Amino acid sequence: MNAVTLGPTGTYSHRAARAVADDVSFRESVTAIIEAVASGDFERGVVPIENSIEGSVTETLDALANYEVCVTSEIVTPIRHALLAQGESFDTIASHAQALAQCRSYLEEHYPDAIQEAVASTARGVQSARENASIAGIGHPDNATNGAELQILAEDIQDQDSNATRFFVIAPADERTDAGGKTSLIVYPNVNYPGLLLELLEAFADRDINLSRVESRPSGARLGDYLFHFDIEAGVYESRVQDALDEIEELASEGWVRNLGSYDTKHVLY
Ligand SMILES: O=C(O)C(=O)C[C@]1(C(=O)O)C=C[C@@H](O)C=C1
Repeated sequence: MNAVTLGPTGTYSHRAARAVADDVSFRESVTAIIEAVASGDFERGVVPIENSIEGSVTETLDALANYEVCVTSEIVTPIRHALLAQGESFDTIASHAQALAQCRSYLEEHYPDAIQEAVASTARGVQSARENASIAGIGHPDNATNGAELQILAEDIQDQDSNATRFFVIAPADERTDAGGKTSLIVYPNVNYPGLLLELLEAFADRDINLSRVESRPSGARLGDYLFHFDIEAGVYESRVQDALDEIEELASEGWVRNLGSYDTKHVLY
């Protein structure tokens, strides 16, 4: 099995991807990963979807709405960040925006004057630290020895010990399956009236289907026009989910519904 994920080597996405594929390739953005899987260049893609501190990875939500892919499983993994540098004499801290945000309190307390630089991934920030003594990176501590050695100046610097990220394992859309304990849907109703969201939610509530995530994202077409992302704790193989889907398709008859498929959860420790 081959897979594509966020690079370079040593990102958290890479660590998650190793749980599903032996042969892992890299791209520099989530959108490029989803596009590469949709076009059939890779069997699987691994993309971050949600973090326990910072919430949704909005680039992933938007790319899932724009490309034809399905979700075959989700991976939940703890995220424990370290501060890595050549020494103490740095003035810039480079990492993925999610990682900088997950360490906000630590950085404010210990490095209030440092410049924070958001880069494409945690491993990209660590690479800059390796090349430049004035830069520190935030990433998994194993990155310290991934190439020329760096010092681990601090470990476990995330604001909550329970910090965890959820990744989607994606595949080309024709591999979508109805089997699994969770299902993800994206709904674009393309209409706007009082109670529309309530009606969408009632399609699930009336059938005793539990939601584990609901998110609205701008459609991009005009201000106030939204797509809704739903994760439910049930599989499409269940008749109650098929009935809910029928009702939602009816409510979104002026727009569209994307069923990303049903899947199970894998917890990966490393
Ligand atoms: O930069 C990385 O290492 C990634 O894999 C990306 C990412 C993310 O986008 O959320 C993944 C897990 C962590 O939450 C921090 C960053």
